[in-house]
Amino acid sequence: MAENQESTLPQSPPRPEQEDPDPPTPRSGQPPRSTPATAPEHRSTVRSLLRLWPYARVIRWRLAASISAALVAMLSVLVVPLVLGRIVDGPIARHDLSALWPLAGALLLLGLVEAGLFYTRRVVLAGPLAGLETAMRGDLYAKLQRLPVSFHDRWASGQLLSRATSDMFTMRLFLAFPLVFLIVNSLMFAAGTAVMFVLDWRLALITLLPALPLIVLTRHFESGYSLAARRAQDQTGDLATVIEESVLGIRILKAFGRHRTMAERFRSQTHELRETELHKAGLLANLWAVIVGLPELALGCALAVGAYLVAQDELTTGTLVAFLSTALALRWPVESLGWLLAYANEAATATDRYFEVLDEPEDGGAPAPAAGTATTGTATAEATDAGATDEGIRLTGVRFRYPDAPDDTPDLLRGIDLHVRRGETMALVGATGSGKTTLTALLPRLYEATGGTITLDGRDIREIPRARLRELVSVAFEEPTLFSASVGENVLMGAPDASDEQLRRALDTAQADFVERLPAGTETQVGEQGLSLSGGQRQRLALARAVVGDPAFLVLDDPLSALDVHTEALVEQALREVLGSTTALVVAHRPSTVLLADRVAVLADGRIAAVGTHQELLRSSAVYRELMSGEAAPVLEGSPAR
Ligand SMILES: Nc1ncnc2c1ncn2[C@@H]1O[C@H](COP(=O)(O)OP(=O)(O)OP(=O)(O)O)[C@@H](O)[C@H]1O
Repeated sequence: MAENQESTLPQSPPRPEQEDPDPPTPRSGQPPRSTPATAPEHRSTVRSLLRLWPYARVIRWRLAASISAALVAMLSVLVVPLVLGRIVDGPIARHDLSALWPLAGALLLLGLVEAGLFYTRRVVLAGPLAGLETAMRGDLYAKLQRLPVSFHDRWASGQLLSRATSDMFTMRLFLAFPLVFLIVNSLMFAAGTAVMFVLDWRLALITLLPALPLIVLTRHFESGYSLAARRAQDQTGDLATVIEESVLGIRILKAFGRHRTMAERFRSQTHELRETELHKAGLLANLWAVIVGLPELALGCALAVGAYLVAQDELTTGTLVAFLSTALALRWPVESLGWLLAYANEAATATDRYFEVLDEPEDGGAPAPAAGTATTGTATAEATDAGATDEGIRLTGVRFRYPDAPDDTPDLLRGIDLHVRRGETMALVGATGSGKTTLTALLPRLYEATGGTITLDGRDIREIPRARLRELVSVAFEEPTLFSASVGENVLMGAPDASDEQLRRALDTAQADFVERLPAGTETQVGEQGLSLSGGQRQRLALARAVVGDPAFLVLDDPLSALDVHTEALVEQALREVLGSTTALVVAHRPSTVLLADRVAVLADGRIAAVGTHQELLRSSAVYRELMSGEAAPVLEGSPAR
C-alpha cells in the first residue's frame, strides 16, 4: 500500500462532539486554522514571491518570451508619439499631404505589430501556466497525503481547500499577467522617461515630480494591503470550512433544527469577509485616486509650461505633441501600478499560505529508536518480513500525549506495556476516553508515540518504511469512512492487488451479503462518504477493507458496534477464522466482542492495568467486572485518563 494510506485506511479517532446537536465552534482562530503562520508584517512580498521560482523556472523561457513580446508591443506604443510629432511638424506644418501616407502607414503597422505581439504573449504562456498550476496542486495534494494525522487534526479542511483552489488560481494569474506587466511597465516607464528627457528635460522634470510622493505612498499601501489580503484569504478558508461542515452535517443540522444557528454563523463570516474586502477596496481606491490624480496634475502643468515654451519659440509644436503623447502613453504603466502591486500582494499571501503547508514536517517528529533497545537494531531489522522472530506485537513503556493537550494534563498513555503473541487476538477494553482508539492508532503510526517502543515481530515500527508498515497493519475504525467510489474500490483500498476471490472472501467475512442486492453489486457507487449506505453496511465494508489483504497484524476498533445482534453473531463467527491466522488487537466495548479474543487487556489510568482471559479477569479485576457488567463503569470522556 502506498504512503498515502493515512487518508484511505483509518479515520481520525471519533470525537465526542461528532453527534453534538450544537454545531461545533469552528476551529478557526486556533493557530494554523485561520491565523497566518508567518505574520504578514514581517514578510517581504518579493521574498515570498521568489519561492515560486522552482516552479516558474520550468517555464522560464516561455515567461521570458511572453515578457519580451509584451515589452516590444509596449515600446511600439512609445514610437507612436514620435511618428505623430513628425506628422505635425512635417506634412501638417508644410501642408504636404504626399509625405503623410508613409507616416500614416507606419502608424498602422505599429498598431498591427502591437496587436500581434499581445496575442503571442498570451498564447505563449497559457499552456505552460496551466501545467504549472497542475504541478503545484499535485504537490500540495501529495503533501497532504503524506502529512501525519496530527497535522489534519490541527488544520481546518476549508483552509486546505482554499489553498488548493483560490490560492492556486491567484498564483497562476500573477505569473500570467501582473508579473509580466510589473516588469514590462517598469521598463516602459524607464524608456518613456528617457524619451521625455530627450524631447525636453524641463517638461520631463515637471512630469516626474509626483514620483517621490507616489513611492512613499505605495510603500505605505503595501504594508496595509498585505495584512488585509492575508485576512481575506484566511477568512475565505474559514468560510469554506463552514460550508463544508454544513453540507456534510446537513442531517444533524436538520434533525436538531440547528440550520438557523449554522446560517447565522455563515452570515457572520461572510459579513466579516465582506468588511475585509471593502477595506481592501478602500485602500486600493485611495491609492488609485492619488496615482491617477497626481500625474494628471503634473501633466497639466507640463502642458501649460510647454505651451508657453512654444509661444516663446523655445519648443516646436511637434515636439510638444510628441512629449504630451509620450506622457499620455505612460499613463497606463503608472495607473496600473496600483492594482499590479495589490495583485502582487495577494499572490505573495497565497504563496505564503501554500508553502505553510508544504513546509510542514512530514514525520510528525518521531523520536529515533532508543539506542540499545533490545528489540531494535540491525540484528532484527528484517525480522518482520523474514519472520526470524516470533514476537507478535510488543509495546514497551509506550507514552503518548496529543500535541494540543493542555499543559497541566498528564500524558494520555503513561507507560503501556503489552505483548500480543503472534497469532493471538487480544481484546483491549477500557472506559470511554481512556485512550483505546489512540493506542490502536499508534501501531500503523497514524500518530507517533511520544515515548517507548512498539515492535512487530521484533522490529521497531519506526524502522519499517511507512508504506510497508501499513501493508502489515490493517485497521478498521469504529467510524467507517468510505469514499465516493464503487463498493469494490472501497474494499480494495485495503489491498489494491487483491484478487476477485479475496474480495469475495472479505465481503463474506464481514457478512456484507447486502452487496449482492445492490443495483450493480460490487460496482455500485456508494456516493460521497458512502452516505447512500446504512451505518451497519458501511461498517461491514470497512471491516472487509481491513481483512481483504490477509494482513499480518489486524487492528479493529470496536468494528461491530453498528450491527444488530444477529448480524454481529454472524460476523463474529466469520471473523474467528480470520483472527486465527493473524495477530490482532481488538478494541471491545461488549462482552460479545471480547469473547472473540484469546486474552483481554484492561486500559486504565494510561496504563495496562490487567491482562488475562475473560474468565480470569472477571475473577481478578474489579475494573474489568465493572466495564463488562456496565454497572458504575468509570467514564473519562473528554479528559485524559487519571
Ligand atoms: N485528535 C485529538 N486531539 C486531541 N485530543 C484527542 C484527539 N483524539 C482524541 N483525543 C482525546 O484523547 C482522549 C482519548 O480518546 P480515545 O478516542 O483514544 O478514547 P477511547 O478510549 O477510544 O474512547 P471511546 O471508548 O469513547 O471510543 C479523549 O479525552 C479525547 O478527547
